[in-house]
Amino acid sequence: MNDSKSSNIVWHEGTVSRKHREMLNHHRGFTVWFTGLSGSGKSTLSVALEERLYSMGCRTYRLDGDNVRTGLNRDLAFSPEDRIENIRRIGEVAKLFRDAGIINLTAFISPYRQDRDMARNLSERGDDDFIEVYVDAPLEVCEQRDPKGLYKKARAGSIPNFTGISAPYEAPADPEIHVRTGDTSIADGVTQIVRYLCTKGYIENELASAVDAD
Ligand SMILES: Nc1ncnc2c1ncn2[C@@H]1O[C@H](COP(=O)(O)OS(=O)(=O)O)[C@@H](OP(=O)(O)O)[C@H]1O
Ligand SMILES: Nc1ncnc2c1ncn2[C@@H]1O[C@H](COP(=O)(O)OP(=O)(O)O)[C@@H](O)[C@H]1O
Repeated sequence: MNDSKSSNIVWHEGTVSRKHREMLNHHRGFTVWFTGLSGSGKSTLSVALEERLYSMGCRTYRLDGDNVRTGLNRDLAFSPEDRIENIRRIGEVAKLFRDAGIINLTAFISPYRQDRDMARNLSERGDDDFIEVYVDAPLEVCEQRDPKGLYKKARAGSIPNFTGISAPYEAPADPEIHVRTGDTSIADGVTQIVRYLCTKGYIENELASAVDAD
């Protein structure tokens, strides 16, 4: 079935390449993939990181679970099949943003290891342009934060398949970055990620230090 769907499709190469776009942007296109329980701090950290990167002159775009589920993925709910499809689509969108030379920050629970690996494996440059950030806070901490009141509803039984309560979360075995948000401040979490990006050459050290000095 899939074969017949794709057999008449021929890739059309352009003349302006990812490298050209990256040269114009003065940085590479890459994905920072945040994963973690609801309330662990994915959205908070991705917003704060985007602010930092923007102030350094980087071109960024943030994809957030709640937001994308009101548009592109509004047909999907929270069954295992729908979550797999959710992450498959986001993996593909992240790939397009990399090709556009843009730093994209994705904030999805992305509870299944296999799906996160699938998103990573879509990357043309292998591990070089996909940075997995495990936003790690114990369930008790997330539940205490409960920024949207969802844990309370899930405990009361009004949200089925709620991650951490009635649906699984598979923690990353070997993420590039592990931020323990139960023990660190938001600012320290962002600094940890920016340091990683500088050390590994994703962004220029000088840009980051100029902003630090402000
Ligand atoms: N059943 C259930 N389980 C988990 N989360 C739920 C559920 N129902 C609604 N929500 C809200 O949807 C946000 C998670 O969407 P994601 O697209 O990130 O989920 S997933 O990656 O497909 O698992 C999640 O956002 P975050 O709290 O930012 O993680 C919730 O606001
Ligand atoms: N170190 C931290 N990093 C991120 N968020 C934190 C931290 N400490 C406390 N918080 C709070 O935890 C909550 C996390 O919510 P949110 O970012 O929406 O999580 P998620 O996107 O993972 O569901 C916010 O209210 C945020 O202010």
